[in-house]
Amino acid sequence: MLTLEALRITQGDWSLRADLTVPTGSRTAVLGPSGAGKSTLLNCIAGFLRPSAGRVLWRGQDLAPLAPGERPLSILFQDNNLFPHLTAAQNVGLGLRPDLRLDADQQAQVRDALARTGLAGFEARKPARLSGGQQSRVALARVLLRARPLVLLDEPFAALGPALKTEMLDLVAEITEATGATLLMVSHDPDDAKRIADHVIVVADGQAHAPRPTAELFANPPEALKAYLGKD
Ligand SMILES: Nc1ncnc2c1ncn2[C@@H]1O[C@H](COP(=O)(O)OP(=O)(O)OP(=O)(O)O)[C@@H](O)[C@H]1O
Repeated sequence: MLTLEALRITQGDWSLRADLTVPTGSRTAVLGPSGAGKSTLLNCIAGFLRPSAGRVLWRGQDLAPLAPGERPLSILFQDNNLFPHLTAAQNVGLGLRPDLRLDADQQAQVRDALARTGLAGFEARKPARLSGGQQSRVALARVLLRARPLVLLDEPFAALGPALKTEMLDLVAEITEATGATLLMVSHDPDDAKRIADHVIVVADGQAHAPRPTAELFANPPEALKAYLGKD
């Protein structure tokens, strides 16, 4: 369970509050208008940004003392998830050992993760020789291999076409289900939430609201979401 306890994030005269709990194993979408603070919230959970007040707790443990790499999570951004000078296998292998000194067993795990994301045979390719969808798969293979209990996605598929994006979302659902991970996924697209999220956090008006079941939220959207969806 991820708990944001009386959290406050401040950047200049802008600030965001959050006081909520994300259930373990849930797939939660983070929706809200541009500039509302969705990315900032994820960056704070990941440890790239310190809160000005409150705490981020994972299973009751305060994450504040842990550097980003020590936190029990993986994060994917829209860009720059892969190192261009490394092969697909090396990019995935980084999830196990940053110095890439993998033993035979670990190399087999890398191959297995690539195979599970449909990339068997692509181990030696560098990102420039992979399509956008294949690059996303490499990044997801690394998430799969790291098997961290919390996965944070900040619109990693925004640049992909609709069919490919749907395929990636389904792969994310499959991977989080296989590893039992809790997912927090920032998106601009309500359909992404409807496709794979069981809960939605609405970020608007300086606040990240407590997660609500997806179907219930869209059946009866709060004012902030109505404005965002462009409905009456
Ligand atoms: N260094 C900074 N100083 C002051 N304000 C900042 C700084 N960095 C970001 N902000 C503000 O923080 C707010 C939240 O930005 P953030 O990128 O988290 O929003 P978002 O909801 O992810 O937006 P988008 O959907 O457009 O990506 C914005 O209003 C932005 O102007």
